[in-house]
Amino acid sequence: MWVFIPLKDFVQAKQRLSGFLSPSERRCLFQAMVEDVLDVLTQVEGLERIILLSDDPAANLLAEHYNIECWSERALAPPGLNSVINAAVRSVAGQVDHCMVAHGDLPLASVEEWQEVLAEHARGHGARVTLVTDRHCDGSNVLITSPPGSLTFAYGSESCHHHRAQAQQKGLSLMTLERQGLSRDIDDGDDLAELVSCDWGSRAPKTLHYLRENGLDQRIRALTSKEANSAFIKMDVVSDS
Ligand SMILES: Nc1nc2c(ncn2[C@@H]2O[C@H](COP(=O)(O)OP(=O)(O)OP(=O)(O)O)[C@@H](O)[C@H]2O)c(=O)[nH]1
Ligand SMILES: O=C(O)[C@H](O)COP(=O)(O)O
Repeated sequence: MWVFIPLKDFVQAKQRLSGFLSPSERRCLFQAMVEDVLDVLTQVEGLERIILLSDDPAANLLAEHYNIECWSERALAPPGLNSVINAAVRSVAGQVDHCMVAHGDLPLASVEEWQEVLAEHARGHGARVTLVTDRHCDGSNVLITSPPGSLTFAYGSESCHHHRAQAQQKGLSLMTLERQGLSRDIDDGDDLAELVSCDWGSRAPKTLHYLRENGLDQRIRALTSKEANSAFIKMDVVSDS
């Protein structure tokens, strides 16, 4: 199994969190989330190669640190998430039997969850797709395809629905899963509020450390509280001071 993790320019990441975090805070949060994901994924058994797809120098440094690969997206395809993933996956078709695409904003996923998802996929036969949805059943947080290239990746609004429909249309066996951490990508204020308010045990240590050390958990709680919402005091954009 080869794993691809697309990472957009870290400064551009997580725009939907602009009402809660400044640009530099969003960048640091994204870095911490990706590190949590890589700390966990590098412990998962059965992953032959982990490949970041990015042109951000920060991704190259992470690849060096974790002893994994980073492929330049510029060298692969025209800009855009789907373009770069489809090009990367097509480029390995024929060399590898299974590949997984995962995202960098899944710091709450545990080793056990990744391992369970791989085991579920391994139990299947023939051409197949395993999809871990987000908690709203809209997004495609993790997609495993066997063989690679059997599915055209179509991330974006309601991608879960699009990927499922495509798998059915192409006659691929499809398994859709939901898991506590893997289904909780950190996209918006509600996700942030839940991240800082619940007890996640040992999950997402770097992400939670970053938010707490900098008092951002308190800001997030204040901005996402019922009172803040009802008083319409949520900011549109938080700037760096
Ligand atoms: N390499 C690469 N990765 C991308 C690109 N666009 C998005 N990604 C990554 O794909 C995943 C999903 O991206 P999005 O939901 O579009 O963006 P996001 O940064 O998570 O959130 P928003 O900025 O709020 O939309 C994230 O891990 C991104 O870093 C791209 O053009 N190139
Ligand atoms: O199609 C999707 O699932 C999304 O584009 C993935 O990214 P997000 O979870 O960061 O929105």
